[in-house]
Amino acid sequence: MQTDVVKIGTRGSALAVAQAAEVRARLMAAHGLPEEAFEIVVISTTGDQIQDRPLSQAGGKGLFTKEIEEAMLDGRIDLAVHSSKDMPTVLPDGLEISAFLEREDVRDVFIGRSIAKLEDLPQGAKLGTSSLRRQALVLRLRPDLDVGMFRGNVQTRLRKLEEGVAEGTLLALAGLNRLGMPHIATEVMDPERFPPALGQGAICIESRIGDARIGPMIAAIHHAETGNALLCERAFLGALDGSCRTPIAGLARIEGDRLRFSGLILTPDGRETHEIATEGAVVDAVRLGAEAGAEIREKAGTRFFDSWQ
Ligand SMILES: NCc1[nH]cc(CCC(=O)O)c1CC(=O)O
Repeated sequence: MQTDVVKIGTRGSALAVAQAAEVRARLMAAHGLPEEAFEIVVISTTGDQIQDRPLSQAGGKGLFTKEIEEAMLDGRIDLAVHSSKDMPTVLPDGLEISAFLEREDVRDVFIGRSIAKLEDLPQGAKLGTSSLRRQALVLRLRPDLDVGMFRGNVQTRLRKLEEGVAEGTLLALAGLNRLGMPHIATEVMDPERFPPALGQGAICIESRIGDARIGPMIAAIHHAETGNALLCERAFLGALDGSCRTPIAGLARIEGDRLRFSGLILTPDGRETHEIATEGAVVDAVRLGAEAGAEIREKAGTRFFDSWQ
C-alpha cells in the first residue's frame, strides 16, 4: 500500500538526516511498523543554500524551515523533523509542533585545532562561528579574540578547522553525539558560563493541525518533560521576538513538578549582558517563560535592543 507510506521531511545535512532516522526508529518501535512504512524526503532550504554570509544578515526567520513547511502544506510530506533551536516561535497557519523527543545534552563544546581550551588560546587568536550567541558569549570571556564567520554544516566547519582557517570553533554537543563523533570536542562548556541556545539539543516534530492519521502517531513518541521545558523557552523567545540568530541564551530545567529557568541576552560584542532567573510550577511553563522575557526586556531597555539592528 504505497499511498500509506508516511513521508518524513528533513534537511539534507548529515545531522538532519540522523535526526529524521531517529524519529523514524522511534515511530517504528512505538507502533510496531517496518522501516518500509516510512520514507525520508530530503528538502533543501534557503539556510542550506546561503554559504557566503552570516545567517543573521540573510534576513527573515525560518530560513531552515520554510521550504519544508511548504512541502507539508502541499501534502508532499506528512511530518517534518527539526532542531528546536532552528524553529521560529510563530509557525505558518495550519501547522503545529506536535512532539518533542527527549532532550540530548544541552551544552556547547569548544573544538580547538591544537589548543584544547578556549581560555588557553593565544591573544588575538581566530575563532570561527556563525552564531551571534556564541560570538557574544566568547567575546564576553575573551574580548581579545578575533571572532569571524564560519558557515556550513558540521563537516564543512571541521574541514575549515583542519585547513587552519581558525584556531577553534564551537558546536552543540547534541549534534556531535547524534553524528557519533563526541570525541572531537576538546572542551565541554559549562552551561552556567556558556548557556545554550533556547531549544538546543531537542528534536521537534512539526505536522498539520488536525491530521487524524499522523497526529496520534506522533503523540505516542512525545517526551512530556522536554515539551514543558521547551514551552517555557519558546515563550521566553517569543516575548523577545528573537530567533537562534540573535544573542539570546537560556535553559529551562525540570525537577518533578518544578521548573527553573534562566535566560541571558547580550550585545554582539559581549560587553553588555542582562540576566534573568525564575522558578515555578511546571504547569505554568508558558507564563514563566513569557514573564521572564517581558522582565528582561524591561531591564535591558529599548536602547539595548536598538543596538542589535
Ligand atoms: N544551527 C544549526 C544547528 N541546529 C541544531 C544544532 C545542534 C543540535 C541541537 O541543538 O539539537 C546545530 C549545529 C550546532 O549548533 O552545532
